[in-house]
Amino acid sequence: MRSSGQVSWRLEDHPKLPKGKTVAVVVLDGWGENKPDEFNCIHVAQTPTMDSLKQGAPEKWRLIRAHGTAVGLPTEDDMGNSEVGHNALGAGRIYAQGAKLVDLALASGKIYEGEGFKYISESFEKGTLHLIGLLSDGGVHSRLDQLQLLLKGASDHGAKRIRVHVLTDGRDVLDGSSIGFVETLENDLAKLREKGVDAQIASGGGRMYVTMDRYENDWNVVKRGWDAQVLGEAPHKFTNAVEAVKKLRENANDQYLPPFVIVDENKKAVGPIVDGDAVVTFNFRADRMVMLAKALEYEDFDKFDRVRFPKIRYAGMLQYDGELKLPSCYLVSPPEIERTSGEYLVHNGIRTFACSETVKFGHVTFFWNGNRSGYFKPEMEEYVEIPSDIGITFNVQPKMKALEIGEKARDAILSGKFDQVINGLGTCEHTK
Ligand SMILES: O=C(O)[C@@H](CO)OP(=O)(O)O
Repeated sequence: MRSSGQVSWRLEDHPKLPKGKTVAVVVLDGWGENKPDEFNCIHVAQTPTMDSLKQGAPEKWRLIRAHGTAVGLPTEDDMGNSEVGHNALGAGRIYAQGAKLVDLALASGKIYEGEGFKYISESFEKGTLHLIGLLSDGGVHSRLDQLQLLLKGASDHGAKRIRVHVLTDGRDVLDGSSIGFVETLENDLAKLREKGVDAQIASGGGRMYVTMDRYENDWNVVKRGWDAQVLGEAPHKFTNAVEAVKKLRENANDQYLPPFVIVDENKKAVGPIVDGDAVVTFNFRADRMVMLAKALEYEDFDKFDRVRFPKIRYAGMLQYDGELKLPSCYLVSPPEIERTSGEYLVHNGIRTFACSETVKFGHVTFFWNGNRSGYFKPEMEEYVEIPSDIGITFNVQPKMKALEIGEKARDAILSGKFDQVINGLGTCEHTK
């Protein structure tokens, strides 16, 4: 709501909802309504609490769309995910999301005219361009077709030596699909080589074990990636990435492949990141790139021993954290999500409590507040993070921290100190 160029933060009273009662917002990641058949695990499961809520007040039961254009994704076929869902719920409005903004920038060629691309292209003459990101067509964190366009565009704009550091998926797409994605990428890189570009895959690993941790749950994950991508060191060495993925899949699924590096005939890593190189993290989604962005960008950094901190030109596909302005260079401007519900509430004296466990914590704070870390007004908000389990995969422990989060929410409601209590539960997502 704006008046004469200025934002008016005033909220009108709700016509029906009584004042003075606490509102509970419970986000069930992975819960949804779909065709009621035997393949629908939510339909098949015993769900007494949800059933009683639905049957207890059918006139108040509403369904909301959490995928496709309803949450700012490019097409109706795009599946929803936590970033876009929490962004849309927290803002109460639909914004064109990262995936779409990158599509537009690539289609129009504007990506190559921006400051971010100009900055990295200064390294093309003497250095290598490294592209690091999730290799799949899942469309949640990144998309293969965007990487393909970027590879072509970068070489057309002068990149002579390119190294790709792949993270295999198997979470937003079928397990085992990584082999096909790596084969596709290898074909693209072979075509670039025919055109005289020295282009190769340099390293890899599974997204959940290498690089793509989030909310600082486990820095070892980022360190494993750093060692392979920057230092060119990993426990597994191969001369060919397809062979690497096939071999490592014998003992792990796509999400958890151990790190590997590609070496030449002299067993030397083909693509460590060194002084003078350019690096682009090509994921558009923020949460699982912020930690690597910190390691690549921050001079002062104590989360793990980087051994070397190369002087590089680094750009994110997008800026991942609007508050930290991280990374400072990026290829595409992120959606400017402003005037989120949290900001309105603090302006109206409404107190919020938000709680989740580490791996979902930023969903109900950072994503909810429009990809901003921190509080709007600390005296009116309390954010509680319950440490997630480390070293155990959630399919083995799907209840995650649901009980602890529930207890905190109960205490917050009973304390009478809050008007809104937001909780994020990841449990349903991991029972899939
Ligand atoms: O784990 C994640 O990163 C995504 C799936 O890629 O899940 P969610 O959107 O629920 O966070």
